[in-house]
Amino acid sequence: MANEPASASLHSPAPVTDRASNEKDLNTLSNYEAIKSQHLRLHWNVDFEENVLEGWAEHTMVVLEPGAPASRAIFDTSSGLRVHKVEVNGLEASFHKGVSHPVFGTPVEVSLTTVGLLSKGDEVVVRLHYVTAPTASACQWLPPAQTAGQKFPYLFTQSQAIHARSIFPCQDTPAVKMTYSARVRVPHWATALMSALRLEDMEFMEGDGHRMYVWDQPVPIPSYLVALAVGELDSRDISPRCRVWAEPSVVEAARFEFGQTEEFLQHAEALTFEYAWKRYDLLCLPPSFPYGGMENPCLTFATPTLLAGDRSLADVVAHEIAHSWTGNLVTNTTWEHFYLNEGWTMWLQRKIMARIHGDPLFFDLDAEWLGWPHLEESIAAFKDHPGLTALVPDLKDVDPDDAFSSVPYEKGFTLLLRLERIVGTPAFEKFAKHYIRLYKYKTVTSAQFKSTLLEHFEHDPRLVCLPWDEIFYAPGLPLKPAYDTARLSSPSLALADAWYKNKGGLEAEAHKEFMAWSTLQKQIFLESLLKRTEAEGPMPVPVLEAMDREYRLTSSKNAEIRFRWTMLCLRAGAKFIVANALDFVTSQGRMKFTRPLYKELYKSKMAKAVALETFKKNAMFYHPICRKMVAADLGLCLAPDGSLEEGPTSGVKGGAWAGDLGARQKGKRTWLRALRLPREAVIVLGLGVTAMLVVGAVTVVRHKRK
Ligand SMILES: CC/C=C\C/C=C\C[C@@H](O)/C=C/C=C/C=C\[C@@H](O)CCCC(=O)O
Ligand SMILES: [Zn+2]
Repeated sequence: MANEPASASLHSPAPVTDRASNEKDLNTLSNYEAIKSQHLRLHWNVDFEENVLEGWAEHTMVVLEPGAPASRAIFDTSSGLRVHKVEVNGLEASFHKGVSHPVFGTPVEVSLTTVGLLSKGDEVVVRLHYVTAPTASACQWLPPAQTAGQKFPYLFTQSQAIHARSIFPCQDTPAVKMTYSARVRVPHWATALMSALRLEDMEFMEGDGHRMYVWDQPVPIPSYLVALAVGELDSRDISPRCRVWAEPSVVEAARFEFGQTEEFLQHAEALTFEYAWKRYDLLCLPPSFPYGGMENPCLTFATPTLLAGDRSLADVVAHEIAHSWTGNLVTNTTWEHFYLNEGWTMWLQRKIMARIHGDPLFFDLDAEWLGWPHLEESIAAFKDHPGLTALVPDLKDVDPDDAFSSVPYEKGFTLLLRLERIVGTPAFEKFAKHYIRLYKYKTVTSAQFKSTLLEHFEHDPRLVCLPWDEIFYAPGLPLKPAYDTARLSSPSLALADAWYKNKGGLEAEAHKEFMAWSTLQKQIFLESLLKRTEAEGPMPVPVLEAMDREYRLTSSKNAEIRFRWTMLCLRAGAKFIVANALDFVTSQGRMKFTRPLYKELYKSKMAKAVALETFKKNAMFYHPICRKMVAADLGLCLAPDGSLEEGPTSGVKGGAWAGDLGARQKGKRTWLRALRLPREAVIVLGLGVTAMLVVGAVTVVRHKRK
């Protein structure tokens, strides 16, 4: 389709245009614009006794701005990471901690004055010796009981967006891309994996029963893509460049589930160009991994909730593969442009999956039934923070974890689809290749994306005339694109309608049909019921019970089906689902499922208390990011030591309150904008008013004394 719907503009209020800030990363405290890391060397000892990483990070840096700005190098650190010695060009150098920020951590400032006056282009090597804290927000240290094997502990990291600073001092911004190498010392029983190429010929066993692993990542990447996993692991090759890793008892299931990986890769290459990272391995993590997948280069991290036994949830792998181009080669310059990572990746993922299904309409089907409802939910969930529903949100003082939602994924996708429909599919697919080639190894902002698009299409008036400010900055839902899904979705919708109207009495044939459906068709069936529930009210519990008798949904092993079914039942107040919901939230910690389920349990009269109790009891099962988010969702206060307290989140405890702070800051800025006063003017005004009040009070006191 090459035509643009006439009314396809965003039906939202006037956009914010004072966004000069959005080229600069506001989520880092580093001085990356003055001096920038080009190569990182990591030496780590993985200490499972203390749950810490101990060693050094060495940055080879290049001066961008000569003079005072580059007389020091400022690194991000967080979560109690403790630097104890710094060397600059091999000589011990002075350093100090800067002022801590409640969300962005503690900057560590290293003096570079010992190397004399630095000019633009000069190189300097800064090595920081440090130890992480056991509570480092990127790390989950699992005791043996939380692993499948139950015998050894396990460590994995998750650094997106700004958690890398908890495991190594760095310029923790996607604006800085660097190559990296690492030497990681682990106990003899453990395998270490990293987001890099493993140099097996350089690995060795130490006399004291430790093993040293050596890694190299020759493609420049941002800090958030540095990843580590250590555990008792086994592997299976699935093609010359793809290998699946998991705990030994899980590895066969993972090999089967991810068996199409090579095929996905080849479709992705056909849509873009040759895969740049040499290896594409997959690590299936323990159940507390907080995301579906994480696109760590050379080694995607994946949740075991994808192990449905029938490859039906492997679209997440297509997604992570797509990131090998969009996100990892071409990276958003700051988190405000995150949709350039995720919107493009959704677009590529859906193109790959449509090719796998051999039917282009699967692109529309996935977008309409899995993408769009998710976008609607995210926008509704952010009703008190509409700014976070803009394609390019303002993240000043905002924790990116608090801003995370489907918006960059699905609103970003919708924009790309809109552009594709204007210029036509062949031309847009050609543009995609051009754009990725142009920005590979670099980072990109929305302004660059727009100008590249307009240049490529020779300033086609249909593109030039788009309301770009609105597209980037207006909150809320974009106009829903027209999708061609009737043929593929109608059986699911018809059956859902019959159940919703009820009300039992369905032909046995209809039920047989359901049992034979694909996971996607079942998901559409349940999505449609969820939608009806929202618009027209919940389904009667006896009808849900009847449905469960026919389709055995409560015992479904497919996490996507189980999730939608559990939500449907919770919204109906069905008591029979509570135990199953609690089992779901305590057996895995993927936030996509865990957060909405806890929220729904907490919202319901029947399960509020048990939701709180279950979360408190199981808090340490979750990855720190998930723990922080669920705690905030349930109105609990999470202290830096991991303890939980009831009551509203407060600005003095750290962790969960970051979102509140973000919201407070946002409120303030909106207020300033409404008055159209610069921040400085408000500060002066505030001081003036305070001074007047003080003078007034003193006068009153004096008057009274007289
Ligand atoms: C506008 C938002 C700004 C910044 C957000 C950036 C990162 C947010 C941070 O919370 C990390 C996100 C990591 C996501 C990893 C994988 C997702 O694709 C998983 C999606 C959900 C799932 O399938 O479980
Ligand atoms: Zn993604």
